[in-house]
This record gives sequence, structure tokens and C-alpha cells, in this order.
Amino acid sequence: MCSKVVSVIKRKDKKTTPISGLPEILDGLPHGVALFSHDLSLNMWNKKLAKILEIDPQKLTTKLTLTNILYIKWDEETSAQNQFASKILEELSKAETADDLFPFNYEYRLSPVKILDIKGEVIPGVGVILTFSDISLLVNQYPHISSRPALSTKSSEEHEEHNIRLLEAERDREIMEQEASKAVQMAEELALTRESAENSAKHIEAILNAINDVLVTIDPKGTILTCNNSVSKTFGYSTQDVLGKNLLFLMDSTHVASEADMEHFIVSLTSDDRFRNHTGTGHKKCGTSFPVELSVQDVLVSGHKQYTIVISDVTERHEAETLIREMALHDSLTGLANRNLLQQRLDEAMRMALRMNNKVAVMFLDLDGFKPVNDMHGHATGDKLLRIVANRLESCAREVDTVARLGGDEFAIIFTNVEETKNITRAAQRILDAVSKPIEIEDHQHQIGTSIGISFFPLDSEKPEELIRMADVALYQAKHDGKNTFCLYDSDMDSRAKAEKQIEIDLKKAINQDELVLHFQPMLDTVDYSVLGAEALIRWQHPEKGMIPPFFFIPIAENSDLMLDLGQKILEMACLQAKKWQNKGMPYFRTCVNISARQFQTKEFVDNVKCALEGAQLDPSRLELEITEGMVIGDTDAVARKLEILADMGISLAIDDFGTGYSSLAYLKRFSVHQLKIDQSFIRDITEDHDDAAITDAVIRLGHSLGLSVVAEGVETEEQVQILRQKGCDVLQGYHFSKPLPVDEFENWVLAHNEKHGI
Ligand SMILES: Nc1nc2c(ncn2[C@@H]2O[C@@H]3COP(=O)(O)O[C@H]4[C@@H](O)[C@H](n5cnc6c(=O)[nH]c(N)nc65)O[C@@H]4COP(=O)(O)O[C@H]3[C@H]2O)c(=O)[nH]1
Repeated sequence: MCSKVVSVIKRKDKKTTPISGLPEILDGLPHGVALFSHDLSLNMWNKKLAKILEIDPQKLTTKLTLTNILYIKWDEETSAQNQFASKILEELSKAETADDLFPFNYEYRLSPVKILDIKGEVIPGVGVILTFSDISLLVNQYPHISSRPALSTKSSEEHEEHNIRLLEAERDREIMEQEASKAVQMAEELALTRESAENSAKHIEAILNAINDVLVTIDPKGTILTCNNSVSKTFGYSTQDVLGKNLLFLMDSTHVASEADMEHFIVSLTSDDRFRNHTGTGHKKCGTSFPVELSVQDVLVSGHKQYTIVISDVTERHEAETLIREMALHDSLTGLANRNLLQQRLDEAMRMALRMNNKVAVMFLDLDGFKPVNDMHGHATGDKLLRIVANRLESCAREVDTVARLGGDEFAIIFTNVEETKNITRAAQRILDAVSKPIEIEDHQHQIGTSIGISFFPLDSEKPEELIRMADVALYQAKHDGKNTFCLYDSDMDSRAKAEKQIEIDLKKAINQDELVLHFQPMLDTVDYSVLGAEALIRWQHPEKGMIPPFFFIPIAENSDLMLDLGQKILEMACLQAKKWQNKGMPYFRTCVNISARQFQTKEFVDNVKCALEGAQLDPSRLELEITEGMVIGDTDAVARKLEILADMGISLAIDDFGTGYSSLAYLKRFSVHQLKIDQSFIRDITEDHDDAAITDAVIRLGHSLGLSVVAEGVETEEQVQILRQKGCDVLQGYHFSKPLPVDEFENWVLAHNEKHGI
């Protein structure tokens, strides 16, 4: 039965928190008050209850239930008494909800002269409150007053006997009823206040458990007093595991190593701004550690100082910060150090070298032949190549050294603890060998090289920025010296490098200010001496320095993109001049233009040639392009395609300086070239040097076997002319006929030459 009542009450109000006390005011009431908790066990009662129920106060204990109270006296008394309990319990069992049942009000005759009025009320969140009022006088005097269910009635004689007392009793009863209703009201208010406090506490608790951060309250010694559920997610401990433990159980920091430090630390946390957001190391149950951040707030609880500490797991933020730091110091493509890290490492290495009394080497590297690969095969291939080179460089350095990518195809290495210079020159040679090994990317073999400049601390300088600059100067020299080589810095390089830098700056201006002029050298048919071509050779008409020959500035331009502008300018100038000759009615000959490697290897090269031709409206058959062997070795497919397009346009193609490079005729079979120009170094000594004569002979025969016309350059004597004629050389060019001449002089030379030879 009781369980039914419990469930009815629960349905009305599911809050089941037991009440811990009621105001003493209840004891002052004239009624008996009994408070039952949700499970109908007696929770609290006032002093009057025992008196009204006429029982020994000692019998009232929290072990009693509502049923016990209702049967309290009646177990051993009359059956009428039991009827009350039965009646209430019957009513309770009928009720579907607490609303059906409460409030209830019953009169009960406790003894022949004692009638009780029993009121029942549900107090939300608390339980059931019963008030017992003695209404014996009232009911016995005025039985009609009672409209409530009564289990017993009295005789009329008894009413008269107590007439006066009844009037008094009625007054008392009214007072009692007012007091009782006040008491119930107060109890309700108290319960409501308590409920709302409990609700907000529950809300707060739910919120605290929902947050990711661990929230603990500690006393000044660091003992954990409360903790939210996040502790299990963050640390792997249950709340119970950590309660009562010291904060050090969960985390420590550089400021707190022991419990003894804790008190001071906690005080500092709140008083010193430096500590307000303090970082430390969290320790998980599984044994792993992670970074945490604390924020602390002191609170007064019942006059005692406590601290609320929010412990945040900042692992993700730390990882992000590490990543950002990593990115700030590393090259994203290769993972090598970047310029910033290189500078840091150089500083460290220099400090270490001072202590250890040894040297540091700074090595600057620039890849030779990287740009063409990048241009022709795209950036994806270029990137792969750079990564492969990065790996090769790393394998040539020691763990303690720093390999960096400075951008593009520039790298640097800091070698620490260098005892002897020769160790570094050996390393440089290893690097040259490693980088120049063929690199295969997607079925293509690429061959690149590198030039290296080296400076030493403290030999060359004691300033890091100077060392870097010096390694750069030495690199410049290495490039100048023919690439794929290394150079150690020496002070003379500085002035050379400065002078070259100045040339580069001036040349840039010269291109825009039309200070460049073309000279032309005739190329003659060996048989009838007719002019077959005019080789365009660039000169720089410097406003102060006069005429500057190409060897002075072409190699400098070739070390930078300046050669691209210069090369295009030459191409356009040559096409325009050829067109002018055509318009002037000069005899037909081709204008030959030297193409630099950098120019030829760009993706746009064919378009640039077309552009120059169209700009001048020149027939492509009047143009010949001279490329060198080195340009066509390597990526043969792409080169073959390029040459084929140019040849299809009607442009004549010549391999210049033949014999100085690879001298392989095999690759020539694949390419659409028309002429071979034997390098002048073979022609110079052709009359005395049997080897040179033999080589020239072989080149002519092989060239012919491939259907190519063969040109001899640098022909200076009639003797050379005769030998070359005998050998069947097709075209002759050299000082013997004419030096390269300015346009008007060249025109005059051609006219005079043709006239002399009856052409
Ligand atoms: N000793 C001697 N030399 C002779 C004789 N006949 C011609 N030469 C010189 O030999 C060089 C031939 O040009 P190159 O081998 O292409 O060698 C050229 C070429 O590589 C480069 N160059 C010249 N003009 C241009 C140009 O317009 N574009 C490019 N990319 N390079 C050019 O500069 C190099 C030097 O050009 P130059 O000083 O004009 O020197 C020219 C020419 O004046 C001779 O009988 N004896």
C-alpha cells in the first residue's frame, strides 16, 4: 500500500531530495505536525505530536512510516481505531495522482472524548505533512459543525456537560487552525525556496559537468574539495578518485614541485598577475602528460577561503602553436630549415665554435639547370626535384649541421665544429657529386648540378650576416667559374662581385635605353663565297665606357633572368634588321641569332620567337637560331618537340660550338637541326694540329651523313680556308673574311664582296 502512495506522490513531484530541517517554530504550534519524506517515512515532527497522539515521545523515530503513525496506538486498542488507518490507506491506494488525494482532511475519534482533525498536504520536493488538531470540544459540542467524514459521533449528555469548555475550545480551535495554516504555508515557502535553490544548484552542476574544462575547488593547501565530471574525460580519473587529493595529483608546474610549495603558489596565483593564467603539466591516469593552463579565482565559503581552479587541456593549442613555430622556421616544401632558422643556427654554431675553438662553415648553393626543368615540366616536377635534392643535401651533412632552403633553387648549409677547411671542401665535392646524379621523375631523367660558395667563421668574418653575404659572393664566383663547382670566399671576390652587380644594374637600364647594338659577321659559301648568312653578335654601346664586348656582360646576364629580356631584345632587333635588308633589296641570306640556354629552356620560347618574327613581319626562312649542344642534352623529348615546331615554321637551326661539349651525333638524329658549327678552337690549329684536323674532318663527314650543312667558325687564314674546302666544309666564317661589323659597314661589305666575286 505504501509503495502505491509513494508512487502517487512521486508522480506529483519527482524531486526526492530529503529535507534536512524545519524551523523551530513548528514546536510552538498547538498541533501535532508530522513531516513524511517522499517514501512516507517520518522525517520530522514537533513536540506536540506525541502529546496529541497520547504516545510516548520516545516512540517517535525516523524509522516510523506513515502507516506506523496511523496504527500507532491502535495495534493493541479497538478495531474502530484501526478503521482510520485503513480508511486513509484505502483512500491513498485509490488515488491515481497526488492531486486526487491531497489535501485531505479527516476527523478521527482517538478516544471516547478525544476527536482529532487530521489534515494532509503534499509539499513539493519535501513529502507529506500531516497536522493533527484536537477538536474534541468543538465536535462534541456542535456535532453538526462537522461536515467532514467522521468515523464516530458523541452522545447529547456529554455535549451539555462541557458546554462552556466547548466555546473556549472553539476559539482555541480557530486560533489553532489559523496557526496550522500559517505553519503549512511557511513549510511550503521554505520548501519552495529550497527547491529553487536546489534547482539552480542542479542547473549549475549540470552546466559545470557539461563544460570541457576541469573545474576543481581546493583549500589553501591544495586539497581538492569538489570536482566536475570533466576530470574523467581529461585525466581519466573519476570524481571520487580525486576528491581529497592534492592538486599535485592532477598536475604540477615549474612553480610547484611539492605540497609544501602549494600554499605559497596558490596565494601567488591570486595575488600575482603573472600567475593568473598559469601553465603547467597535467598527468593522466594512464601515465601520459599534457600541457594545461590554470585560471584561478578565490572564493569565500562559510568564511573560509577556497580557490576555484579551471584546468584547461591546451594540447591542441600547443600543437597549433608548435605547428606555427615549425612553419615559421621551416620550408614547407622540403621540410628543411628556412632562412630564419638558418640565422638562429648560425648564431648558435658561432657561439659554440668560440667555446670549442673551432670553425663554422657557411655554404650557399644554387642549382644549375633547375629552372628549365621547372619551366618545361611544370612546378609539380620542379617541387619533386627540389625535395629529392633536399634529401641528397641532408645525406651529405651531419646531424649537427643545418641544411636550409632559402627559396627557389637556393639552399644553404651550416657546418658546425669544423676543424679543418679540407673537411668542408670534401663535403662540397660530395654535394656536387650527389646533386649531379641523374634524377628520375615520372619516367623522365633529369640532370642538374649545383654551384657552391663557402665562407668560414672566424676566418672570413665574425659577423653572421657578413658570413652569409660572403658565401653568396663565393657562390656568384662559382657560377662564374663555369658552374657545378665550389668556391671558397676570398676578399678579391668582393670587388668582382660588386662590379658584376653594377654591370647587371647598368645592363638592365641599357636594354631599355637602346644602348645595345648588333654587329653582323658574314658566313660564306665555301664554293662560291656567296653570303649565306649574317651572324648577329651583340655589343653594348656604353655612354661612358664605350663599346663593351659580349663576353663582358652575357655571362653576367645568364646568371639571372636578365638574359631573358636581353635575349628577346636581340631576337627582335635581329628580325627587324633582317626585314630591313629584305625591304632594301639586299641579296638573300639568313640572319643568325645566338640563343642562350636560359632563353631556350623557357616554356614561352617558341611563342617569343613567333612574336619577334611577327613584330618584324619577317619570313621565318630568313632566320637561323644558334643553340649549343648543352641545351639539347637532357630532356630530349621536350627539346625535340620545340625544335620540330621551329623547323616546321621554316626557321633554320644550327648547333653552335660543336665539338666542345658532348660531341654526340647520336642525339642529332632525333632533332630537326640543319647546321653544325665546328667550334673555332678546332679551326685555329687545324693546319698544325693533327688531332684538330682529324676532329674537323670527322665532324664534317658525320654532319654530312646526317644531312647537315657544316660551318667552320674562326677562319683566320687562307690556309685554313683551303684545308676546310678540301675537307668539304660547307660554310666559312671568320676574321679572314670579315670581323663582326655594324649594320651599315656590314651592308657595304656585302655589296663590295659580291661585286668583287661577281655575285
Ligand atoms: N678569334 C676569333 N674570333 C672570331 C673569329 N670570327 C668570329 N669570332 C668571334 O667569335 C665569336 C663567335 O660567336 P660565338 O661563338 O657564338 O660566341 C659568342 C656568343 O657566345 C656570345 N654572344 C655574342 N653575341 C651574342 C648574342 O647576341 N646572343 C647571345 N646569346 N650570345 C652572344 O658571346 C660570344 C662572343 O661573341 P663575340 O665576342 O662577338 O665573338 C664572336 C666573334 O666575334 C675569328 O676568326 N677569330
